[in-house]
Amino acid sequence: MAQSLPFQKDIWELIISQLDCPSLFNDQSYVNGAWVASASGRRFHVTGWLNSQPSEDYPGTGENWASVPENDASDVEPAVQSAQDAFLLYRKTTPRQRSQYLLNWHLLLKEHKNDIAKIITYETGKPLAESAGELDYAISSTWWFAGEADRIQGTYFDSSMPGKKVITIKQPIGVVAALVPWNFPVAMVVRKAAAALAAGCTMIIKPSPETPLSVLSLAHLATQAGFPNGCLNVLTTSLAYTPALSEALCRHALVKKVTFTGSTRIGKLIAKICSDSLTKVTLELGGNCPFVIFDDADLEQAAAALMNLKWRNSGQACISANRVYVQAGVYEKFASMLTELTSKLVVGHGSSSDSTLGPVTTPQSLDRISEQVNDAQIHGARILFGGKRVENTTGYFFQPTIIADATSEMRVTHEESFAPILTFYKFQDESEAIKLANDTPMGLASYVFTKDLDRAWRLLDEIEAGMIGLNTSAITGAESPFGGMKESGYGKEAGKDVAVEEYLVTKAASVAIASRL
Ligand SMILES: O=CCCC(=O)O
Repeated sequence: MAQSLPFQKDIWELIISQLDCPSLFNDQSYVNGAWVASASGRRFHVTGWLNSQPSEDYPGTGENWASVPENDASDVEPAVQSAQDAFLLYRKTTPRQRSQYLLNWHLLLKEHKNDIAKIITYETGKPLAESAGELDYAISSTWWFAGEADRIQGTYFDSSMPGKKVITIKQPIGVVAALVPWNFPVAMVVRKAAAALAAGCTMIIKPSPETPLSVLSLAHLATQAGFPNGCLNVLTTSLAYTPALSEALCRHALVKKVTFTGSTRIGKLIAKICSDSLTKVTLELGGNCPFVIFDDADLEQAAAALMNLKWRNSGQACISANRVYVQAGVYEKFASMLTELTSKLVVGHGSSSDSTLGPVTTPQSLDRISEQVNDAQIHGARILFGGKRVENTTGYFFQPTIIADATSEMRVTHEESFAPILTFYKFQDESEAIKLANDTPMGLASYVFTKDLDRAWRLLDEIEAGMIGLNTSAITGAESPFGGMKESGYGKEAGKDVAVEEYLVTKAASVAIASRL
């Protein structure tokens, strides 16, 4: 018997009333094309993540406003079985058919962009314009992988041995488990799911406890797009049951691939669990990304790029700039340019059209940010802007914060802040910049601003990161392989061939050809 939890009915009704298509808002898990409760009937609150400033116009007061099933390990078997049954049929569809489903899904996501964006904003607090941008980002993946589905090809070539040919056959790997984060709940799911579905795989998504509702809306639209039942399933659960449910998915014998986006700490745990059965894994992990500005850079260009990158989703992006290294000659000037631009940001809840910087999504983040800022001050940093929680609010707002004169002793240097904190470091020359930028176990993204062509080429060689922005911070796109090196993980999402390859197995067949004589 499904449990019903008290929630803010007025908030729920208000949200539903704001959607053009209220049926997008569902509060059950999605298995085999049906809305289902957890076997235990337990549910958990989607709560406290509305991050609002109390206001008459705006509903979010951190109250419970929805609940969804709290699945546990016992809910894994039926979901995996349905994904496996679907896989046995779906793997036989033609590439053109899969491409068509993806295009249909693309069009539906586009049509419902505003509604899904609203749900994301209510879940995370990010400004509506950013949520809409996330939808644009997500549908660049459906578009791209619709094309990729059509172009999965094996090869044929002569063997090194006489009288032999070799062919390679590409096949979908099987059922995929996707463990996804709350910071870009829709874009991260669609990037993974579109690649897997293009390859002919089926998927079970475990959304983050903060953002189940936006993910559920995607599954609903996938079925409308024509994907057969069981191709895309969503098992929701709470923070408390996330480890057990995730482990059961990773250990299930029919789950042939796990794709995870999240912290390095959890990524390592997943890799360990999957190593028992040698299940294939893609890991998109933490960043701690450097942003390096040389004396010869176009400072206006660098400042605009840094503003876009750093304050996007209140700094809660794995590719955000964590450590900003500025060459001594332009250090003070660049820091003042950024301070001036940052002072124009409007902090507020995402549902207000004036807001340009939203809250952080979890209360734990607030504690971490305050500790990092205090620690930096204790070690001699200057706070050029912000530095504190926003007062008189029930939401999780932190002032956009600029820290100058940071050093390697400070926590902000070694911990990914995942928060609206911008930290400046001074460097003298190119070799020092390279050393500092690479002085981290992480290797996700790096950004370099210089107009010296030779230096640019040297840095592309020397910087240890899976993605590099040269005179730009806009480094992501469905056509560009996304993924890190070092402890930022392995495997690629997006990009030609490489992303779909994560969901394929390659079989090689050697063929002996008898001579006619
Ligand atoms: O937070 C990680 C993903 C961010 C992005 O794809 O731009």
